[in-house]
Amino acid sequence: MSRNVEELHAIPAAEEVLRDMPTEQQHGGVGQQQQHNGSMDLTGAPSVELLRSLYLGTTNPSISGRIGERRGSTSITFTTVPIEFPPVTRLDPFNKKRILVTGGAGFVGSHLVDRLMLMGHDVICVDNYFTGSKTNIAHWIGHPNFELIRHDVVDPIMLEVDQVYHLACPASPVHYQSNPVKTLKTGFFGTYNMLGLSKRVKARFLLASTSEVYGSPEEHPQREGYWGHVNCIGPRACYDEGKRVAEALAYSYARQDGVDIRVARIFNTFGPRMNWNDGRVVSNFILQALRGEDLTIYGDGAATRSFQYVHDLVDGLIKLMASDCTEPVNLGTPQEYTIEEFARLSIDLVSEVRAGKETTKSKIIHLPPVTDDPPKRRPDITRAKERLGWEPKWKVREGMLETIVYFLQTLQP
Ligand SMILES: O=C(O)[C@H]1O[C@H](OP(=O)(O)OP(=O)(O)OC[C@H]2O[C@@H](n3ccc(=O)[nH]c3=O)[C@H](O)[C@@H]2O)[C@H](O)[C@@H](O)[C@@H]1O
Repeated sequence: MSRNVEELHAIPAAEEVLRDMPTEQQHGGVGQQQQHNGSMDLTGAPSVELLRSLYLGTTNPSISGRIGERRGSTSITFTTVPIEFPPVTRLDPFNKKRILVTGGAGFVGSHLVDRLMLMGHDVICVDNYFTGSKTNIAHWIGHPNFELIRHDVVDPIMLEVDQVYHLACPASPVHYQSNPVKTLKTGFFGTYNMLGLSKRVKARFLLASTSEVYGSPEEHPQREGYWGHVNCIGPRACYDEGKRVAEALAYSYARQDGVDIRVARIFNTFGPRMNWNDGRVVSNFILQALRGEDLTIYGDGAATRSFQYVHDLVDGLIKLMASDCTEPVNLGTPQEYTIEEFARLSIDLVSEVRAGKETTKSKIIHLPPVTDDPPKRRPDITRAKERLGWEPKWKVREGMLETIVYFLQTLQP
């Protein structure tokens, strides 16, 4: 029988688990620069602790004061009067950009918003809240550099900005398959509208594309030069083909109208602020292990994925936007796990977080395979290394521990 959330109280406080987690000294700062003033360096690369305070709210009294106490209480309180906003870099007017992030209230988008805000830019967050949530960016509401607009990118919008990070689109198979026509409309019309906006105001445009453009790959690992192997009539086609047409649109606008484009092909990414009902393997396995439920592997568990932690991805997106690289760039972690290995790792890490309390009773069970599930996926990141000077810094284990702590906080009343 599954457990309810009250039983999760028997788990060490997040602070205890976080004590052993990486610091900026180990990571050289999330933005890979060394920190000097304890929270941010001169280029705006924030410390891990500062970022952590934005999604593990209880570690920072000023933030937890805004979003309410999450642990040990049955209520959550919000205030429109901030005690204090997180500190942002003071940028001179020549370096301060107006940046639009579509899907900015989503999992990846909200981490990107955090980073751009901390760097001192003006950020406009556009989201229709289909899979995003206002709570992901609640800590910025009211900040003079921040604007939040409820809008669906399928419809046009007029904004004046210098850069556009176009992330808006459901990314989990469960969500994007729940309304495939809408997913295709988002892929085409959403990208078309944001490219039109970029053309009108001469903004640099970055498309969040996906490893799914490679489909069920016949080349392994996947290089950007590989054209892919996609079933255009299968259940995943709405997303895969939606992103492929989005790329085609981006390159057509670049050729025809000179729009300054960047294209990131994002491989499996995980971290805090994933939806608890996301349906992707990381959140499923963590939640199942925390609740003592069996971990559900679709198929025989031999499929492989490479998992990157969200802070690494955000570093890559910001570096790509700042670069002169107009070719598509893979952003992902080359370390590959079978889903079976990843299930065992998830059980071990949840047990580690619960150390001294109770080991999870979860076992691994196999369910029927999913149609068109790619059997293997691993990025070749040579181009990102050479052109952006980027490679992932976070180990899967470190990111998983932090994500487990996040889910504990989210589930606890
Ligand atoms: O996480 C992501 O960023 C990616 O998630 C999905 O791609 P997919 O690799 O299918 O992601 P998952 O749903 O997490 O599945 C990974 C593997 O685990 C398996 N799985 C998933 C969930 C589960 O409970 N059990 C399980 O065995 C899936 O069948 C698949 O083989 C999206 O389609 C991608 O666009 C997105 O980039």
